[in-house]
Amino acid sequence: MRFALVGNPNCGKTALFNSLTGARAKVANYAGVTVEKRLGSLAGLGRPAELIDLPGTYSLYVASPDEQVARRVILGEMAGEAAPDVLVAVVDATNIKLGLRLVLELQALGLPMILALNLADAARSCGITIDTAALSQQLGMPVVETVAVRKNGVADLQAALAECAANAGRRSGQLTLPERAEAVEDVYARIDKLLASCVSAPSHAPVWQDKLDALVMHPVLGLVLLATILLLMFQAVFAWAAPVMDAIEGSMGWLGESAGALLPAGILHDFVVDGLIAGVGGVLVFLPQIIILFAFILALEDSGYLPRAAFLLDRLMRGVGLSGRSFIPMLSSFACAVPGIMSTRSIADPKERLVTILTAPLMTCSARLPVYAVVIGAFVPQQSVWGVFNLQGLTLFALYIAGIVSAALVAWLMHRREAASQGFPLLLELPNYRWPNAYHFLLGLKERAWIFLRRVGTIILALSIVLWFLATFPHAPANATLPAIEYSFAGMLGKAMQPLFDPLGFNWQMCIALIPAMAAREVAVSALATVYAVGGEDALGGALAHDWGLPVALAYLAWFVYAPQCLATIAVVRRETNSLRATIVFTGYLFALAYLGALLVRQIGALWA
Ligand SMILES: Nc1nc2c(ncn2[C@@H]2O[C@H](COP(=O)(O)OP(=O)(O)OP(=O)(O)O)[C@@H](O)[C@H]2O)c(=O)[nH]1
Ligand SMILES: [Mg+2]
Repeated sequence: MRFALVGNPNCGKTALFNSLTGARAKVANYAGVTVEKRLGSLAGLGRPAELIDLPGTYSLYVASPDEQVARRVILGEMAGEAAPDVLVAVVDATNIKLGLRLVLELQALGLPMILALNLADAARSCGITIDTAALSQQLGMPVVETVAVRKNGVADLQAALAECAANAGRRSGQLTLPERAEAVEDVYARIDKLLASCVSAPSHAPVWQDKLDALVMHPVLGLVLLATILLLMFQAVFAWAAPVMDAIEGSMGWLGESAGALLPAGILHDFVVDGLIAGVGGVLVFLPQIIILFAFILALEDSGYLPRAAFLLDRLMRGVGLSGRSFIPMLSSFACAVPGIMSTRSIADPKERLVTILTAPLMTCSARLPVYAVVIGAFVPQQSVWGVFNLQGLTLFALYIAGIVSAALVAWLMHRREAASQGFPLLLELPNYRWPNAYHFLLGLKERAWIFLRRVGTIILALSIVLWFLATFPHAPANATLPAIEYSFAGMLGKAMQPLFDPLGFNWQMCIALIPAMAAREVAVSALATVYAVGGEDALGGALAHDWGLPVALAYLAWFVYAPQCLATIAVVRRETNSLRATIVFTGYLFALAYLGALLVRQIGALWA
């Protein structure tokens, strides 16, 4: 049997899905988190059953790509898939009126339905009371209250599903969406009547939320607040992480030494100490910074602040041909461009969506953080500015800003070329403010830490091994005068690339590091550690400071701000745009920008110095 969760955006479908199936799909407090359908299996119903989580939708008569996914699954239009057997309509109990409109549309399809009034805890604390028995009777379907994020909060729903599984039959084939039978006003009149008899609610939302909104969305103070939050975030990344990073680095050093002492001198010794431990440890040490970054992102995601920031930036973004709708994809790209690009599916306007896809990867993803951190650590003194900021945090902030400003400029240029239609005003539902749920917050952090560790254990480990081999073989001849690496494959490769990068001031060591960074940017750090034959972040910093000079270091940073150094992103651009031309334009313009940006920085820096 197939059950499908259907409802408005942000009503807690995915939270319900997670607690019913034990999955860990992404949940956050803004509309448009889920953009693809997801399947899970439902246990304890007495027969095999499957639950489908869908993107949120306001209506079946709709346009944006993620809403179309929902509609096509509900109607059974997906290839090889029948319509679901039962619809579980999810309604935000603090906003029943909006939710019921979709429920009535769904009801016209004639499938068996269950209504879950989710966020029942939030409704209660707003003083909303709902007569579920009366509502159930008037709608002619089971109605249960749920609190998706609380233990046992879905027990009633589970029972209703089991009862439905015992009675409802399996169906096959497609459904057809009936013509819209009523005018919207008539639908709302019907809903108002329904609500009058079943729901009592205080006439006003809590006042403190309005007061907070007046500050958060104030055209000037709101921007100041946003800038402060971001600055604080980057400060924290540097300031708070340092002690833990030192501890990790210390233990990696200890590990290297103990392993080194155990193994006899020779090729195996070098492989384990310089290849494995130094390569992996060089990236692992950034775990605390990544966790702090995500702590901020997760807390913001769950607070309800993000859509307000989107609203605040809408005017500014319109200036460059985007809108507040692009804000969430852009913001997700700070973690990783891949989910960021996927979340553009909630943008209905195809031109705006394309421009967002092509510019979102300019947002600084977390894989760039280690590269930035090493170079900043080597070249920027740890000095306080005006007593509050530290210069390293400010530099990191500036790099993030460079990405954002560049994205704005590029979007503006593309917009002029493509003449994006400016038809739709931004309609965005502002969710209630909510304290991040501690359990989910910690779970989310654990998840992110795990993703990073898995990356370290797989792709980064593999690249480190390959790199070590390239840097070790062939051995230097007996009468060698230069360091051994200069005779290796890696040395040859770096020297072959170097003429191309000479105008940017990159030496052959820097060129080598660019290659594995195509698969995972972080590996640039361990690659540099390998070619400079040093272990540990501090030692690497020392080597770079000795060898590069400030203009070249800044040029290298500029390269990493722009270069599309990530095959996964290029692949997802190809998939989401479904256009080879767009993918080539994407890759080409970013490499061009990277080259020009680094060239400019280097040349200006050289004049200065
Ligand atoms: N207090 C409370 N919060 C909830 C409940 N259900 C969900 N939430 C929170 O509501 C927000 C939205 O939850 P999601 O599960 O992402 O909502 P969704 O319907 O899947 O949203 P989209 O995928 O964007 O359509 C998150 O911040 C959840 O933590 C609930 O019953 N009580
Ligand atoms: Mg969801």
